[in-house]
Amino acid sequence: QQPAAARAAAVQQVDQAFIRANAAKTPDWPTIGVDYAETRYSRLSQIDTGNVNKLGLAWSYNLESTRGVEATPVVVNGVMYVTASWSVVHAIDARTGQKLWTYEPKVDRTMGSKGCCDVVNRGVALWKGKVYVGAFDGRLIALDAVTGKVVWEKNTIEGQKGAYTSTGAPRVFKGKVIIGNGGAEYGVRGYITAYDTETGKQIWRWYSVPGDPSKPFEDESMRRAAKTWDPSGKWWQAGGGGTMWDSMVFDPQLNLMYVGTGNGSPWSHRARSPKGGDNLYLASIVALDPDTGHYKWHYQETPGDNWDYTSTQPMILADLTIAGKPRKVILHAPKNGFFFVIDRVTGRFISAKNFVDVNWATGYDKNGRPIGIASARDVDKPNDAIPGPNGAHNWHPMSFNPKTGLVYLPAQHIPIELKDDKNWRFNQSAPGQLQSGTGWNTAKVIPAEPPTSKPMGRLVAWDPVAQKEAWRVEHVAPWNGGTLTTAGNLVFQGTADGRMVAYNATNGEKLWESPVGTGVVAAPSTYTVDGQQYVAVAVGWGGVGGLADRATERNSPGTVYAFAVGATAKMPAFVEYRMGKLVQGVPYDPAKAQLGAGLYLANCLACHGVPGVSRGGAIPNLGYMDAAIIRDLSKFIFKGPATDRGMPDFTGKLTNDEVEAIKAFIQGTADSIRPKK
Ligand SMILES: O=C(O)c1cc(C(=O)O)c2c(n1)C(=O)C(=O)c1cc(C(=O)O)[nH]c1-2
Ligand SMILES: [Ca+2]
Repeated sequence: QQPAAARAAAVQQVDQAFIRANAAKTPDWPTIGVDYAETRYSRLSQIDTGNVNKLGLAWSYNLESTRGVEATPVVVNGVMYVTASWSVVHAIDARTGQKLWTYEPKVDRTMGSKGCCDVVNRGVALWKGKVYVGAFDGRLIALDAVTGKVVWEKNTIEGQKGAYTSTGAPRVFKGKVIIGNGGAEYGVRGYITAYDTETGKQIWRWYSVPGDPSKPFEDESMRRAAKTWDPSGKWWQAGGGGTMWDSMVFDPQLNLMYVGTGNGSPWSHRARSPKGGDNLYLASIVALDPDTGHYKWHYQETPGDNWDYTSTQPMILADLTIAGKPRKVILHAPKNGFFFVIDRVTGRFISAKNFVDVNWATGYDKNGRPIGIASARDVDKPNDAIPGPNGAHNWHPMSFNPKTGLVYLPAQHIPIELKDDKNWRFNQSAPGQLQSGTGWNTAKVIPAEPPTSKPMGRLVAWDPVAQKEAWRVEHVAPWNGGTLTTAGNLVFQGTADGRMVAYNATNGEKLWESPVGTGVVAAPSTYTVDGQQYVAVAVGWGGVGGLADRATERNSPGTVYAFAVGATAKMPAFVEYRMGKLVQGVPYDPAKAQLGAGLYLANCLACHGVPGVSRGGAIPNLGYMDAAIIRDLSKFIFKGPATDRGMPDFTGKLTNDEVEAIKAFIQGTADSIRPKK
């Protein structure tokens, strides 16, 4: 066995030639999606349909985190690099699970409420001896792969206005490390930036939406985009959105990189751009020159986004035969519920088909324009959008197996009712306006009507050529993990209800499962070391769909599990979820409950869920807290003990009377749902 430092030093070799050579046999998992095409297809076949039922635990590793874990473990030459919540990086011996080093970027915990969707991180990039992480506070940090020491760091949001965060894995294309950011729920303008891998010096930046049109445009792509926005909406005040917070892929032959852009800011199309317009380049796939950041082409999947339909979802590059012709394509299943096949040379639309029920469009015409359903844009009526803003598919990576020709896709529906808020003003908190008290700018309110659609979570095997489902597995809840597929004809997926599962890639037959101590959201990866194949997954319940609810009674800390055939390590002791009784006996004034409801929706809902109805996830439900905590709620809301765990401090934002109203809503709701004796 090599010393750990020698193993870590192998990262010295990771460059473009290494990544492309690895793709031929995939012994290592050197980039977040295993190769530049991000297929998440491993050619390893030691574990196959015949022996997968003999998988046992090789080792587990405690990430010591209590919030969402979304990173895919990256592995080179027996060293695994993985991130936990709050962007903490861990280097682990991939054969034994021994810690090599950890790096805590010390993100200020008050940043917690500057991100919409939990303090998550989707993993690292490796390049020539360095490990790159995008910290939640927007710093891009280069670490020495052997020691974990900082080589350089760069504040990627310096000079920008608004709530920016980084949650995605950086990518390295051609010696440049590239990172975008999140923030389009708050009111920001999306951009991505490329930095020199050695020095951190900025090389290029591309904005995805135009700025104030009275100022010069950064480039021709912005001049053209501005024509698709109505200036009377003054979109630049709320930034316009289009944040690129996750997917980037690269085709070295075409010398093109592709990035998925985010939703409009605010969400309401009417508020952003009152006379309509497509609002380029929101909800699009954009091809850029990786050397210069110059725009090459775009395809917009959701023109005039009105539902938080981001196109940041993981893309896959594949070479398919379609109608008898070989085509270089991008496979994509964005939030909007359609599966897209796009020509990646030209950006031309090939086909789109809905992979779940949708109620905003009936399909796409031959030019790639959606055929809209008017009711989904009715600004006077509440709308139960299907898919909802959490997407028919979110960031949970899908995988593509060239042998079966199928894409393995975590599909879902999470219901929420929304209505346009005609009284919305930028950066004004108002009762009922979704999370406006914590800085959201969606221009949507939550109306009294509850949604009628039902939550759903399923694993879909999708044939991208035929554009149809090959098989599916229904899960008990939405918000299941990303997928991995292998030459052993397997698909691996973790589930919201706390299992790691292997399926036959051809027909979806379940072949193996293991409990993993809490709900899984991240995608697994696989690698060999000392001739042995391992499948590893980083587990930790959270992300936006895991904050307020859950599908398991277990709540173990963030943990990496590595499985191998015949391995017999002992599972760590699982931790049970601690949920109190429905809160009872807090004195309150029922006349204040209605105001309290509006304030609750504006300040508490996204993290804590509906009191007594949601059951709590990575963050506890206020309907199941100790009565003493609710009685003294102001102690928790104003500079409370949870601020060092990421809870916002509402000092100066809520009055004591308003806190009384929120208490009335919490206790009133609990009393109204308590079963009558
Ligand atoms: O608009 C944005 O800038 C933005 C950023 C992020 C993020 O950075 O995590 C998410 C979203 N939007 C979003 O819409 C969403 O559903 C979402 C889920 C998650 C997650 O990690 O679970 N992040 C994000
Ligand atoms: Ca968003």
